[in-house]
Amino acid sequence: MKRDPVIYLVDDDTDFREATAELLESEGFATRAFDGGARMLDIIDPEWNGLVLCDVRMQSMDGFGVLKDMRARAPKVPFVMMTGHGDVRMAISAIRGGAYDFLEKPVQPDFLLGVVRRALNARKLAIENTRLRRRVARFGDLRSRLVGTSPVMKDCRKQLLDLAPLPITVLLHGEAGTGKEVTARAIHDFSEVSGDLHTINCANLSEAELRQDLTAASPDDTVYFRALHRLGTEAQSIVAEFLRQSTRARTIASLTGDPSKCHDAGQISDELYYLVTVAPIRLPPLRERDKDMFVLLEMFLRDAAARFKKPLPMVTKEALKPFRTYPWPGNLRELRGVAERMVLGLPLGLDRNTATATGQAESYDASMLAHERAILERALMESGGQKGDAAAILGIPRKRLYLRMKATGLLE
Ligand SMILES: Nc1ncnc2c1ncn2[C@@H]1O[C@H](COP(=O)(O)OP(=O)(O)OP(=O)(O)O)[C@@H](O)[C@H]1O
Repeated sequence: MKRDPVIYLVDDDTDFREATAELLESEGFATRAFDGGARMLDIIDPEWNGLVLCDVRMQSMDGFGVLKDMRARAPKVPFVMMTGHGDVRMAISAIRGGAYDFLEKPVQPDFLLGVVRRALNARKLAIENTRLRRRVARFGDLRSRLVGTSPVMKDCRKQLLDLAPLPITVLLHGEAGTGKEVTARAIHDFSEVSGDLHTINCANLSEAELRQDLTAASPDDTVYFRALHRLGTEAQSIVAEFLRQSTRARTIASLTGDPSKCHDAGQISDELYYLVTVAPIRLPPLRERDKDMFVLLEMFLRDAAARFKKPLPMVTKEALKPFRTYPWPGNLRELRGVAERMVLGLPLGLDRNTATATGQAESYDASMLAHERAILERALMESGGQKGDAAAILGIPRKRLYLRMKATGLLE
């Protein structure tokens, strides 16, 4: 099998070129020879792990010209100059021009091989270093996007980094509000595909709408099927067909809940189930994330305070007690909402949600009040806590807003 070259040898002296290439090949260095610099410069790749050995005096572009061009195209690739007419001044200007080394012809084979080995090793180390630095930088970035130091979150980030470079379909599953969407975006960004994240919201999407959405995605996009289980049977077979024929670098799907339960309950067809469960990542519910909850709370509080231009509220240990026992059915999304209410000075509503979260039936009146309260809260959030503006959003007099806030428990 032909190996990829690790040395480009540029010299217009045929005898020297052939003899040197033979020596390098016999020592195991795959070599590609060029009789001038232009063709080599055309194909040089800045990420290449090899080196260039180049003569100074050549008919066409001389070695210094090639070196200058190389610095612009592939500045990190080691460049070793050779000449039969060497002098100290020439050697100094080669090194100043960015050459790795300067050799005088005739070069002793052992000396040449020593320089080649050192330059290739230096190149290998530099590439490994860059990769490592990139990885560390990305990992830091990932930690600020998928916040949390609990073992489950660390595991999530690790799975994400392992899967991101692979050309497969990743399935994100977990309860509502656990971060499937932010994770999909992170996978897309870390997989370095050139297109955008094209989200197809599958909830109640008709077949025609689905086809339209699929056609709208460009071939370089990552297609993200959000809430795949909410597609009808026919539409699911369209997605299955799409996945079977796809040559995309990356596809992502999400399901709310457990994939095998969705499958058993008939929410997802056999065919689609087996296509999308190759590389699953489970987003853990908030209650499994230990102390992450408080780190996230602080982050959401700071974010809400900045958005609503309000001071950061004082949070006592006592106030946080119910946070530990509350089941958080809406997970991080719900925690974000609670943080917003804390900033706006509204009641947190943790007791109110416990009943529904634990599955106990609510009375008609209680449900209606909860519904009304949610509407009032949304308007208050939109208005940044300004009651006059909230009343205007709802199209009711300010007085009525106060009365309804009292009736629904939003005001003492
Ligand atoms: N690990 C995390 N770190 C910081 N913020 C997060 C994290 N996970 C989720 N969030 C935030 O929580 C909220 C809900 O996340 P997201 O919309 O990604 O959830 P989801 O699982 O896709 O929801 P759904 O089930 O409705 O599709 C968003 O505001 C998101 O920015």
